[in-house]
Amino acid sequence: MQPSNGRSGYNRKAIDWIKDAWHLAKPYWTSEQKYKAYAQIIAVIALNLAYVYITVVANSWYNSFYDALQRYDKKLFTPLVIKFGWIAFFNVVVQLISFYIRKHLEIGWRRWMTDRYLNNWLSNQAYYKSRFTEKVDNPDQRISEDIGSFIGSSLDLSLGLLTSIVSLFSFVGILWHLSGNFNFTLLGHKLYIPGYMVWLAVLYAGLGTYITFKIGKPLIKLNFRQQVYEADFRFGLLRIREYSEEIAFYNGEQQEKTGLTGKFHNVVDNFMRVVKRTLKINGFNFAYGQTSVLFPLLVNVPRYLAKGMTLGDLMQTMSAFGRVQDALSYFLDAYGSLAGWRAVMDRLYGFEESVVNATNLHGLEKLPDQNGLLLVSNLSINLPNGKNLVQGINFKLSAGDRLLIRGRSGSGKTTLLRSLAGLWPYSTGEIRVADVASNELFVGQRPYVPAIRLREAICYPLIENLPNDEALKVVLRECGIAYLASRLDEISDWGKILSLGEQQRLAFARILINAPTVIYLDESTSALDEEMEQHLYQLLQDKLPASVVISVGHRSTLKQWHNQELDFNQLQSA
Ligand SMILES: Nc1ncnc2c1ncn2[C@@H]1O[C@H](COP(=O)(O)OP(=O)(O)OP(=O)(O)O)[C@@H](O)[C@H]1O
Repeated sequence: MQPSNGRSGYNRKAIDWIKDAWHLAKPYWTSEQKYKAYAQIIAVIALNLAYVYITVVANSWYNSFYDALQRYDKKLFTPLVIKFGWIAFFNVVVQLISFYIRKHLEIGWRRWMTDRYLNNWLSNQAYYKSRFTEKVDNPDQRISEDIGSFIGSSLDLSLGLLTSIVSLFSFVGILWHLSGNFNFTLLGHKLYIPGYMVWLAVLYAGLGTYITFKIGKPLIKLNFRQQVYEADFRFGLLRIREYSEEIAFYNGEQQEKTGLTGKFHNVVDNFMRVVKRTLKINGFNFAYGQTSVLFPLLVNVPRYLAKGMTLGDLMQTMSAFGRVQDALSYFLDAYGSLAGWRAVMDRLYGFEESVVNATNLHGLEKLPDQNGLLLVSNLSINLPNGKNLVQGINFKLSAGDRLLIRGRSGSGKTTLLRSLAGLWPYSTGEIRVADVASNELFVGQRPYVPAIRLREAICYPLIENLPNDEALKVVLRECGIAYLASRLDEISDWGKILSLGEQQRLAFARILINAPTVIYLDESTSALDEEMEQHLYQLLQDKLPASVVISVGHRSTLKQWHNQELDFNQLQSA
């Protein structure tokens, strides 16, 4: 079973971690970009192998250099220094090219994956319907940060593993060759252990990894929790920014501070646990690291002093031992990254699951019909928990008809509009329209005014063929906001700057520009005086006489602008 909602993956088996990673990575590596991606990864792998080869050459250079020193061989000094220069040069070149190609691979992969996530999230209104499925916190963070972290960590860990394995095999060979046999007598029998330095390195690294694993195991869980607490805290801060004015009006700072302090307390508390645990691991690792320099020296110095090996052999053995030890300690070093990698995978999983489930939720499908512009028969609206809200809704609207929906608060008026717009997955009945692809526009009590250039915000969601300045000015004047004409090219957070009444007038300008066939107005004039309300409804009648208008509102003055009425107080629930 896949981890659900990003909270349970860290106790899965190692093989499942790889399967989970492949599940997330597969769409890119089998996409139309796969050839480019494979070429890049092959190049990076080849360069990593070249890097290991360079370290092998450098390792044998040590032998030659220290042997030359031991023999006071002046002639060899200059060629050996030049050779070292070449080794260093190739090392730098290989690493720089590898870095460059790898970054290209990373950004190409991230671009593709982000595009896919955005498409899935924004199509079929999954971004909206995910409110009905499991709650996924911070989808923005999942798209903006987690994809990049997943790609970076996957490449780091897999290339690190590959380099460690290749390095291990290369240096085990060298170490085996250098270490010779370890001869000893046991119970009168002469025995020997071939390549004893290799066995010592395996034993040494195995023991080190085992102890680190034992001390560090809780760290995976702690790091995972750290990410969750940090995300909770960030989400809390984000909400304050979003609702700053409402909080300020309520003087709700104390309440908010208490909530945020609680969340931050979790961050600090867990952080200290991470620090204490890391202290233990680091304490061991430092001691272990220091001994790993001394250990091969202590083992080999007796043989060197007995003239059983040259100074070059001794230095090369020490360096090879270090390399073998490094490679074997791969998991020891990758410990912290593994925890982060798992957490990121779980968050992406949770996001993918939620998007799939949301995409599978469908509103009522609209059927074609030439009998009117909009026909609703026997519509019944339920809540997500299955409880019926209202049933038996019937009406027929032809071009130019205007329907007023009234009823007490919470009776389901807005939810009817959601059902008509295909956003509510819990309705039954039949909706028929003259043209399935007809153009609809929904205007809520607080119209959505994006933080973009004002002219685009007014015309939203129109993106092509925007009216010219003159046409825009006329519409703004007609809607009573002529003074905004001078700010058409300004980019601001209009939703926070404009008053609610200004935003509602802007929404009417938007209707005139988009000229939809069906217009939904959900208490869209609630912040305006009756005079302005009359003026705007008159404007709709004059400019868009053929459009169907469906209004939700409590004011009795609205009645005169509608020729049909649906009273929710007269309807029953099951
Ligand atoms: N996502 C949701 N999950 C559960 N219940 C919901 C959801 N959205 C709306 N409801 C419930 O559906 C009921 C009808 O809500 P709706 O917004 O349609 O009422 P309304 O008639 O438009 O109210 P008002 O006149 O106050 O705007 C309410 O009880 C509301 O709590």
